[in-house]
Amino acid sequence: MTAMLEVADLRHTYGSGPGAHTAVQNLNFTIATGELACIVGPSGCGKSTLLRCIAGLIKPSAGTVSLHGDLIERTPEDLAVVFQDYSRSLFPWLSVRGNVEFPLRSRGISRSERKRRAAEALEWVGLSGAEAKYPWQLSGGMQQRVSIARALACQPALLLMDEPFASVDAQTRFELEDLLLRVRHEHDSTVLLVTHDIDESVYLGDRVLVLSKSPASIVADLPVDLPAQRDQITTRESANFVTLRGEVARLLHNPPTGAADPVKPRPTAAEEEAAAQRFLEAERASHASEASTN
Ligand SMILES: Nc1ncnc2c1ncn2[C@@H]1O[C@H](COP(=O)(O)OP(=O)(O)OP(=O)(O)O)[C@@H](O)[C@H]1O
Repeated sequence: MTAMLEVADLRHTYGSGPGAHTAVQNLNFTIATGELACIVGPSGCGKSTLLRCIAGLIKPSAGTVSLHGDLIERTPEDLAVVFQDYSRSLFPWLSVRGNVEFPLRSRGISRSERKRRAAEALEWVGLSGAEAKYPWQLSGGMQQRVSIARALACQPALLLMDEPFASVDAQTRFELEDLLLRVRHEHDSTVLLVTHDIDESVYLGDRVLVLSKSPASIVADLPVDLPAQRDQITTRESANFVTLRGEVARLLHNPPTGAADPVKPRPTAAEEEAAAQRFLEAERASHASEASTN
């Protein structure tokens, strides 16, 4: 597979002087054409900053991002982004079809072609009957399907997704995860998805990149050794899935310290498993409290 995206020695610092804050540093990775890579990291570690640099929305302080060999300096036309907050990313005064067609307008695409592409993308996400509705007439999950259709209608070489399913209920989240897997297989899409949900990163990814706390750098790049066809129940129950999620949880909770701490005794397998369980429980509790305050 050829590299679609290359991130080299990326660093981004917000502000300057004593108040400066380095959000990401020493980031190096590539994403191959047709790959679905998930980035998982602790809250506030710099995941969105990384995506914004890749999308050309902010200029990194150092390093480069290239899409099929071309340096990204502004948002490339063949890159689309799906954000977490669908309610703010859709225009309430435009119909579902109008929202999906919107980014195509500035690309010189004819009216009939815009209409055709919007109808096709809405069919892919199961919303053919909702073209004339307005976002506020739809459920949260349906609104996020519209956002996904809008991104797909642009026929992006690379689809960036920033916590795309974090604002919907658990059942809808599972449905949207499976929708993404179906669509990416049908269209050989290349996807980079950021999440703070360990299980989601393993369920969706061909690869999971684990980030450290801020300033984020990559602590592990794990291939996901699961069959391409995933299933919400059997995949999550499989031994490989359980092992991988434990590994990601351990890396997040107890990242390798490298040469800086060479004498630290390695915890036993039982201690590591207990630490991973505590981390998963704390993460679930924090999601439950986030959900109850939303
Ligand atoms: N515009 C900004 N100016 C200054 N600091 C910023 C700015 N945006 C983000 N930061 C800081 O950079 C760090 C990384 O933020 P970022 O939003 O990239 O993290 P994140 O991993 O996406 O967070 P979350 O998991 O909460 O979505 C945080 O400490 C944040 O406070």
